[in-house]
Amino acid sequence: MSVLTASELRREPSRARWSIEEETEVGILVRDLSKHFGSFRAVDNVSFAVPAGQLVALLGPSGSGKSTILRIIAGLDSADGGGVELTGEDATALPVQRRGVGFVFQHYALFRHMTVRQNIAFGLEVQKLPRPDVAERVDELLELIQMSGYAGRYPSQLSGGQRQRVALARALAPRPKVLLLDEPFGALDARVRDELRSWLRRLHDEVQVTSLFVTHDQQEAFEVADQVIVLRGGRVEQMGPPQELYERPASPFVAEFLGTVNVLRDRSRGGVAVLDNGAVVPHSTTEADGLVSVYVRPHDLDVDRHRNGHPCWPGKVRRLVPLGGHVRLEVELPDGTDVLVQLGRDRHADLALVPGDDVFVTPRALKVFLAAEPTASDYVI
Ligand SMILES: Nc1ncnc2c1ncn2[C@@H]1O[C@H](COP(=O)(O)OP(=O)(O)OP(=O)(O)O)[C@@H](O)[C@H]1O
Repeated sequence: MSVLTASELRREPSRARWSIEEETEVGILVRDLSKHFGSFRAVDNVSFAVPAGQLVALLGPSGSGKSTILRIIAGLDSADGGGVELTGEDATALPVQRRGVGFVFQHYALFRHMTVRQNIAFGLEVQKLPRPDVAERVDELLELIQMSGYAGRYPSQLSGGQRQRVALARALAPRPKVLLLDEPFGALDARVRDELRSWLRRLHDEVQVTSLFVTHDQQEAFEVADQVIVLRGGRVEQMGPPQELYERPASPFVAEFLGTVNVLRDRSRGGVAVLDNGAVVPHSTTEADGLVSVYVRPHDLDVDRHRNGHPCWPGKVRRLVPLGGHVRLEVELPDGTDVLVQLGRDRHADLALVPGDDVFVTPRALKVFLAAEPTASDYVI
């Protein structure tokens, strides 16, 4: 499975579907989708494919176009250009009720005057299924969401997390071709969110319906999804399995959006990232003659009291913050830049550092981007 970079996608949007293997069945295919609100381009030539049976996250900051894309796939909004295929069929012109999509939205409330059972049965009754079949399917779903004892309750008698579980059962009841989830846990508190994430992942493994999950929370996307599509300003910035995006971000935006990262600007020139006692030459930027930025995750840095033979930066410990399983170290480099280092508890105990100590910071892995262009090259020490 290959990961497409933002520039590859911009050059050849049709290649988006090849981010999955060619023989893979496609659950959702979005092709060259565009949407304007007045002169504002909310969705700009977006293409991607969700393999059948996978759970894929659409991840991006507020306003990046996530909900608009989801609404267009659902048929709740129309695109200015491009198309949508659902399980191989062109759905671009189909009305919402004929698309076979189930959706769960953050504020897509349950029917207040209906019990849990009636809410889940709603879509099946619209389809005019025989009563015994409806009852059987509702029981099956109540069991799936582990709420068999709650069938007679009204939404006001449920917690927020339970309501969203019922909303999911209601969406799944008519056996949709695809499931669309728009920040379904957005209104819940952090602990319940956490529980529901792992619950949703387990549930998805069981029902395996092709699902697209909108979130602005990187942690949520990584915990839940098989693949992640990162959006920025209405465009796809990068897509691929979470670990690949994390380890090989295609642009500074992706690197910064996917977790804490130290950015050391202007420390390198002409494609040569210069460390204190060694020069690193990133292979794909050697031709370039310009400024680059070095990106290093806190857990990819180590510190030592002495030079250890590896390329390193000298620095001074400013602060130590114990964070349970690890310690966050703030180290000031000679030019005044602060870097964050994540140290394991044992390593921290060995070093016994205190603020003011002189240290040497060694990157185990780093990423170099040309300052002007999102071209990346890996360098692992
Ligand atoms: N009906 C509308 N009329 C005008 N502008 C709109 C409309 N719907 C969305 N937009 C704009 O389009 C852009 C994308 O909106 P969208 O809701 O898709 O973003 P999002 O990534 O889902 O954001 P959030 O995480 O905040 O929900 C935003 O700038 C938004 O203001």
